[in-house]
Amino acid sequence: KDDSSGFHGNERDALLALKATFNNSFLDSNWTGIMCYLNEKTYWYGIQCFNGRVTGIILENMKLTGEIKEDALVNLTELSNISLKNNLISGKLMKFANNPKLRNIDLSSNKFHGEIPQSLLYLNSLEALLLQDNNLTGPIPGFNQSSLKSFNVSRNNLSGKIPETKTLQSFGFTSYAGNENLCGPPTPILCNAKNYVSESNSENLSSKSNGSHFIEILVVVNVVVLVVILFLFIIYYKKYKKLKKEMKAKNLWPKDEEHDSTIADRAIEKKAIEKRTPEVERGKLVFVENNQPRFELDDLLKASAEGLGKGNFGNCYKAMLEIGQVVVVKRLIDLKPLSSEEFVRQVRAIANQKHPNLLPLLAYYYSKDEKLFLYRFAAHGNVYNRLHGGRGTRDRIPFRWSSRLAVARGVARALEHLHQNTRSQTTAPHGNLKSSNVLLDENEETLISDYGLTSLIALPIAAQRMVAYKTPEYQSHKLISKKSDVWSYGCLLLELLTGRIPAHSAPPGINGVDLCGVGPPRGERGVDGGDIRS
Ligand SMILES: Nc1ncnc2c1ncn2[C@@H]1O[C@H](COP(=O)(O)OP(=O)(O)OP(=O)(O)O)[C@@H](O)[C@H]1O
Repeated sequence: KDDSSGFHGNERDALLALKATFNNSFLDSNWTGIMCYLNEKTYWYGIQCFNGRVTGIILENMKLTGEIKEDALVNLTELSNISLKNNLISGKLMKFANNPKLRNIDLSSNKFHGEIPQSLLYLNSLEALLLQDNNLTGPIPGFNQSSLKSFNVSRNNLSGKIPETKTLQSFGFTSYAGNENLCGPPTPILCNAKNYVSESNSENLSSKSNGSHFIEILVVVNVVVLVVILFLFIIYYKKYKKLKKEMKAKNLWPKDEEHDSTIADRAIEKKAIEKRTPEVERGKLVFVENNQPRFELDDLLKASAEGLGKGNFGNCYKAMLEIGQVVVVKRLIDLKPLSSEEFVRQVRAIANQKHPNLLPLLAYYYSKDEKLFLYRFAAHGNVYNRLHGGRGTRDRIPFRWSSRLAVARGVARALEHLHQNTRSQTTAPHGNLKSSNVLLDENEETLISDYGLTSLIALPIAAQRMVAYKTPEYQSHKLISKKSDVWSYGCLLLELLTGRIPAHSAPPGINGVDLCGVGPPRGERGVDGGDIRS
């Protein structure tokens, strides 16, 4: 079924089998067509591809159910990331013998049962294995991959002695906590006959009895040592009390207030350190817009959310907070590898751009695994939908010339502001100007969004997906400048004037026309048919 021309049928079948398992209406409607073809971007939610091969499955927090098959991943031989965390998936853990490139596995917070498969021991690139909060049983296999940097099997029903490999011993107790029958370091539980025998179930009976004999001796020795330590401690404490009494009598013992003041000093010092530590490092929402209600990440997680759509750089959600505020949350993916300081510097530059026609950034969140932007919600949606939505149906809202002109004026003003406030000649201050990034608020005011992302997005991704990289200058000379935005603005004007969809900024699955002279049309004609250049 594999086709060397770039489409891998058996990988698609594997994903379709997963889709059937999860029986999730969103995936049912989203996972259709070809999941990845050569180097084209995939539109299957949560699927990552490279060279037409599936390299990642990221389906988190989706309430997915169903019993996953053990051989679910055998045909996905290029898989390097899988995260199904925080769902309700059951079944045994999958066999990983055919996935030698796996680097990150996160199956935490599900209902997986059975043993941790030995096939995981042969994944030589494995960096993260997160299996916490499941119903896994049996012993922990002897992981010894030096690549493994993140490991968690806490809150399962695992049993037996934790193998004494360098890798497993390098993780702290929290990686193992909540498994009553695990023993040995780094847990504080000594292995006794009960839990040790349960680990060595597979060994033969005679070695079992020898082993338990040895352990009985070990337990006795440990108990004796503990009793001796306790005895010594009692003696020490009695002597300490006696000395304290004598010194107090001679006025040599420091006053209790001094002791209290050191505690108070430490509390003050801790607060001062907290103040000095930037909020990004403490995993908090950082508000960049004054004059608006503050809330915490927890409030955001509790808010009811509605997907607005999948953009080129992550998904957008509308979140309705309990305090009544509505915000848009954009999850950013495919970012440049920036340090937290660089990220904050770039975000501050974006936030400092203030203009009535720019959608304001309200807040951001930065952590190692998650970067979020919070924006004001624009109630009347985007200009792409106003121009092209519901065409030929009764649902179409007419988009009057006066409104189109107001949009053209608003975008021009916002763009002028961005350009005047950007010194660099080799960047496009907006970078991704297109009708889906022009929004209308509840008063039909024009607000442009997604400006300044060129400074954050990794270049190869930006070059594939951003409008500034579709310009004739970039195609011929790999040049980006303020003029790239001017070209994008010209295309937007043509789109407003003709009602045609430009091919270079058409959303996934829609064929546009070559409205701006960048080359032959990408596919079929525009929604109205015909070639605008003629
Ligand atoms: N603040 C907002 N208010 C209302 N709708 C929004 C807001 N921000 C984004 N949207 C809508 O959410 C959807 C997804 O937006 P997003 O910016 O992620 O993708 P896009 O604009 O389609 O593509 P790109 O990622 O290239 O900008 C779009 O329909 C967009 O118009």
